[in-house]
Parts: sequence; C-alpha cells; structure tokens
Amino acid sequence: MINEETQQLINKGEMLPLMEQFYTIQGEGYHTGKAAYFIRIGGCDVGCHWCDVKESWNANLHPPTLTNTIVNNVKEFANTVVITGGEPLMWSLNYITNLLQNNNIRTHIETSGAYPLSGQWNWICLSPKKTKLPLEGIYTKAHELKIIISNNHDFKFAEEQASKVSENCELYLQPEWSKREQITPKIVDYVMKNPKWKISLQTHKYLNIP
Ligand SMILES: C[S@@+](CC[C@H](N)C(=O)[O-])C[C@H]1O[C@@H](n2cnc3c(N)ncnc32)[C@H](O)[C@@H]1O
Ligand SMILES: Nc1nc2[nH]cc(C(=O)O)c2c(=O)[nH]1
Ligand code: SF4
Ligand SMILES: [Mg+2]
Repeated sequence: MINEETQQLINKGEMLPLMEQFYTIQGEGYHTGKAAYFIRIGGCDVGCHWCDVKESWNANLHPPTLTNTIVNNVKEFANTVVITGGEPLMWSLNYITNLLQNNNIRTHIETSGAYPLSGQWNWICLSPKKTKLPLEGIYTKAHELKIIISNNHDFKFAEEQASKVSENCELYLQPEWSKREQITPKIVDYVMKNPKWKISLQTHKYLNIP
C-alpha cells in the first residue's frame, strides 16, 4: 500500500512508478538508429496478448520514484528521452516533460493513446490497440502512427487508424515479433503496394541491445 503523501505526489506527476531506465538506441519507427534515454513507467491494462513487456503491467510492482531523481539520472546522457511503459499516459506527465524540456532534453512518447494526453511532447508515437482504442483527441497530435501487424486483419485496422491522423503523420507497420518470419514478407508486399506506409522493424532486438 502506498501512503497518502506518496499518492498525492503521484497524482501531481512528481512521483512515477519507475520500472527501468536505460540509455540505448531507439530501435523502432521514425527515430530508429538515434541514441536515446528510455524511461519505462509501470502500469498497463490494455492487454495486448503479444506484449513484449508484460512485467510492466502491474504498477504496484514498480516503486514510486521521485521524478526529479529520474530526470537527474538522465542529464549526463543523450539529448532525447523516450517515455514508454507500460502505458505512460496512465500517469500525469506534465511535471516530467516540463523538467526535461527545461533541461533542453527533447521529449518523445510511446503510447497506445488509451488514456488522456498529458505532457509537452516533441514527438508522439501513437500505437493504437484494438482492445482499448485511442481517445479521439490524440490522433491529430500524433507525429507517427505505428501499427503492430500480427495477422491479415491488422492491415484493415491500420487503414482505419490512418484515416484519423493528420496528413503529415508518418505511417509505420511493424511486425509482431513472435510472428516476424511469416508476417514480415506480407508487410513488405503491402508497403510496396501502398507506399504511404513504411516498415518499422524492432532493430534493437536484432542488435541484442535493450
Ligand atoms: C511495450 S509498448 C509501451 C508503450 C505503449 N503501451 C504502447 O503500446 O504504445 C512499446 C511499443 O512496443 C510495441 N510492441 C509491444 N510488443 C510488441 C511485439 N510483440 N512486437 C512488436 N511490437 C511490439 C508497442 O506496440 C509499442 O509501439
Ligand atoms: N531500443 C529500444 N527501442 C524502443 N522503441 C520503443 C521501445 C519501447 O519499448 O517502447 C523500445 C525499446 O524497448 N528498446
Ligand atoms: S498497450 Fe503497450 S504496454 Fe500495454 S499491453 Fe499493449 S504493448 Fe504492452
Ligand atoms: Mg520495447
């Protein structure tokens, strides 16, 4: 159980349930290949059966950590932070993004969009899920739409989701990791027939880095 004082700090975003933080290379999407510091916040109830970080789901397993401490750890590293999870938008992210931007650090988020958007973002990667769709407000704010393809129906879902984002949003199809051998050739074929899309691979997994 967390005490009332901790709960109030969490409500204000001055504490967050930190799962892990690590300096690596952005492996996916538009910023693939760029050094970035990742902050992974616990808690998610979206329930993707193929999720590659199920250990993140139960927020109670990840200790509430002072946001100031998290940001102090970042400063000596890259000029870009990626906030991910879990589902980071379950938490108030105004405090952490203000702190990062005041330190001249660019703020990127990986989100399903299933919770209200908080925070100030230099880059929003929206990855909608059928089990808990994004809230309407985030679609036009997304810089990048990244749909995970695990079966043929997911291409239809991708087109439905693409009809909701802004005209200059970057569009990516990413193979579900455990299906990559069967599904990647289908994505290659789809992108060649529908070149508004690009393929995104989880390059960090091929590189054996976090
Ligand atoms: C673990 S999620 C955390 C952020 C947020 N909950 C979300 O889903 O966008 C980070 C990214 O990994 C993707 N992802 C998760 N499991 C995957 C898998 N098995 N194969 C491919 N991409 C996956 C998600 O779609 C998302 O774009
Ligand atoms: N290298 C690397 N790139 C990533 N891009 C998105 C990730 C995530 O889990 O949100 C991720 C990750 O876990 N590692
Ligand atoms: S929304 Fe993200 S963290 Fe949550 S289950 Fe799906 S992939 Fe995993
Ligand atoms: Mg990941």
